[in-house]
Amino acid sequence: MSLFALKDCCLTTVAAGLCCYLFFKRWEPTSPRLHFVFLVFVPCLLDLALRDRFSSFLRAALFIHTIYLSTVLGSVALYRLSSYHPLASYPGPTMCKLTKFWMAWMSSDGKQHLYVQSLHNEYGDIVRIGPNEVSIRDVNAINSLVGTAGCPKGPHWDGRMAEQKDTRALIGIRDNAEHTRRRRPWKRAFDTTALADYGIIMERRLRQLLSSFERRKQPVDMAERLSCFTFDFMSDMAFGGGSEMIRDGDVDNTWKLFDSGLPLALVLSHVPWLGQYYVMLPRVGHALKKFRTFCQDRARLRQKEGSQVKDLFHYLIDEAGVESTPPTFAEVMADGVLAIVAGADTTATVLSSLFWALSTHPEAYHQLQAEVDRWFPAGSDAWDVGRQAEMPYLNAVINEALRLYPAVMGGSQRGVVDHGGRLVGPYFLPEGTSALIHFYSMHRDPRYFSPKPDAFWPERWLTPEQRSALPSPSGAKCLDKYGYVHNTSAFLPFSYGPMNCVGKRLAYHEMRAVVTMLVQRFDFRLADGYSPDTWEHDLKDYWVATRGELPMALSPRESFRGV
Ligand code: HEM
Repeated sequence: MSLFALKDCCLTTVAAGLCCYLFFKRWEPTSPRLHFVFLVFVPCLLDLALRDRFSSFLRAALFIHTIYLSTVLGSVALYRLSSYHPLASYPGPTMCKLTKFWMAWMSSDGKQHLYVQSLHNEYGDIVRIGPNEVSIRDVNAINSLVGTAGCPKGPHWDGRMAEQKDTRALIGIRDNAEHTRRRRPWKRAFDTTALADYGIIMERRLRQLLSSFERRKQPVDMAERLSCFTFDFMSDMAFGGGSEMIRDGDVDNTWKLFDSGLPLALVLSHVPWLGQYYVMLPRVGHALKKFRTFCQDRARLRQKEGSQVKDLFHYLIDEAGVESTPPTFAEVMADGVLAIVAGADTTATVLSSLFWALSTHPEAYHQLQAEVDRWFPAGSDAWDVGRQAEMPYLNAVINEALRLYPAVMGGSQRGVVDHGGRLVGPYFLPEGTSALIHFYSMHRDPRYFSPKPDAFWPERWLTPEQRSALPSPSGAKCLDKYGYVHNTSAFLPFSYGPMNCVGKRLAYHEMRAVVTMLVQRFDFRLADGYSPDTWEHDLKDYWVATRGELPMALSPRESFRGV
């Protein structure tokens, strides 16, 4: 081929590649069909059109495909790294600026929370963690990003929920108006009256959990037991029962199946367009489908048989008929599954971390035990959610566990949709940017919580009066002597604003009840041979945190022996 012909071919292919790049930049198509057209069909057409300039078809294909795809990828890379990119002024690692596959790769070991925290420590309060995404560690940005007039949910849900094509669960709804409509029954389901009704369901499951501990002579895996409890409780709430994990254990491997899908869900949330390909794979989401079928059967049964108590299902399906547009069965199903996924796993993780922290901080454990004994003396019934809400040390322990080990460590992504962009605190974010407040980094930032931001120290949540009233206020004394920082605006384990965790109040009720009743009745410690560092090592951030085993030895306290 002459030099002229080669140049000619090159220019034509580069021009076609540039057109493809501009199309992708402007429209950002996620459809596999369009991907096929622009990344496979067009270069093949070029092969055919220009093949007579090459000695063989194979040479033509190799040459044209290489130039075409290099042009597309090179243009993308150059633009993302250039000073013309709208996020060019925000710092971050080059690989993060280039592609979201980098974050997917860096997060695959479950240590995303530590990686993003290290980026904040290196680059500051705003870091570019993707070509069009930033992570923020600054209280001033919270309100404008996730507050009342904040941004809608971000595109990571498109990947995470790719298989929910027609009806999405509440948490992944990106349209603000639709989100508000779908959240209405949830809000009613967690108001004060409704919460009071759930006491019967919770108490039954909690007593069942306690008696399962009484029967065991060997160390128990506390994380597994708590998961079974939260799962059974949320199944009762969402579908009127159907799960007996406290009694039988996780015989169907539901947790393991679920947790095994989380790393892939994380990749899909980093690269949402991959979701379109993922759903085309055979046997994809098998575990989830199995779980959905279980929920569907339960929901039908619950609907047919009704219930003596007003559970979550009662509100989700609008049994009282208060909604002008009643929810569809598909919506109720999607939200029922969400209730179990969002409500069980999260609470179990925080509770397990809390018991681990108490076991490794004997002083805090003794303070809590002393408080529980004061409020509920030996032999008395500690089932009193009203009084538990007033116990200062109990609430301090729960908040401290939520601060250090939030079940959603990475924050909840939002998408900037305002034409012309928006000011998020002191940062200008252009339209099309995704942003999150990184909870884990904020919760451990010494500007918001100090001294010892990384230490489990419940005393920081008490007022000076409450601290001095502690039976042994040793560690707490230095807080009041040397001063401390405790900025609760930077405490966001349940997120913030109109799309925050709608189950927050239920979660607190549940955590208070479990901790009080367990501490009242049992002495517990880490099982022999279990290294305390294992817990943090096994804690993984796959958007919702997953946990390892927590072997603990429990023995009934003196006053409860034989009760
Ligand atoms: C310690 C326990 C829990 C933690 C740390 C937690 C945390 C969170 C977080 C961070 C979000 C994301 C909010 C956002 O996008 O801004 C969320 C959403 C949600 N949580 Fe929880 N959660 C917990 C327990 C529960 C419980 C018990 C339920 C009861 C069913 C629940 C139901 C939900 C629902 C339905 C959403 C979606 C809210 C929406 O998009 O409007 N969560 N949760």
